[in-house]
Amino acid sequence: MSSRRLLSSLARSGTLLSDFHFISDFFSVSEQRTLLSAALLRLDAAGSRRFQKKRKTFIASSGNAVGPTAGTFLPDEYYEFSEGHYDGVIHSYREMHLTSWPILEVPGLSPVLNRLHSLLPSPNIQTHLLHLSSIGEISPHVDNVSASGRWILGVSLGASRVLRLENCSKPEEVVELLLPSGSVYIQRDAARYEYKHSILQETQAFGNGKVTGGQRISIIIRVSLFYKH
Ligand SMILES: O=C(O)CCC(=O)C(=O)O
Ligand SMILES: [Fe+2]
Repeated sequence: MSSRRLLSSLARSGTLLSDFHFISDFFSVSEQRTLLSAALLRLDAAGSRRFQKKRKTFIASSGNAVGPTAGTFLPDEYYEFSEGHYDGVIHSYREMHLTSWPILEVPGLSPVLNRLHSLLPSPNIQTHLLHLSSIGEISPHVDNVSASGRWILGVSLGASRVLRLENCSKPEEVVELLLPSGSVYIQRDAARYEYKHSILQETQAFGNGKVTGGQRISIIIRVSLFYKH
């Protein structure tokens, strides 16, 4: 515990440990709303008809002030979150592999994506959307080394959550970092292969306070395995 390093929510942008880069405020509030709209639109379309109907009724009754168009989440019960398997890494979530962004449906999305893509260390990427429920969490893991290459970029949208990095061979070496909406992290090389990462549940203590819970969507971009750079 003594060598535990806790970084406050005010952690500056920059390199926190070798090969881990963090920008706490990369996207403006309006850019966050645009990305959240696009992500919700895609995730909602991939969900079941029954829940699509349920959401439609709720959104209509709220005067369209919530949901994808407004760039806000609906309450948890309007999403079909999967519990995950007992030994699985992710709990209470929905996710999808994204093959294309809804450029035509979401006004102003293109320039926001251009800014996002300007951060990518190399081309040849695969994009995932991951929506955690208010009680969703991700247990410590190293991303499958036979499924993607040497860097992983994560954009956080919605509720702030704590990212925990733990050195695989020195478990006492831990870094915890609050990921606010609009922040971006990149883990590459040592940070990608030699540290387990996890996203804690909403009520975990952070510093002297508690992190407010809530739903979070992350846009996870990985480089393809066969892109050598
Ligand atoms: O949501 C995040 O920031 C991390 C997601 C993650 O670790 C994964 O999908 O493998
Ligand atoms: Fe991961």
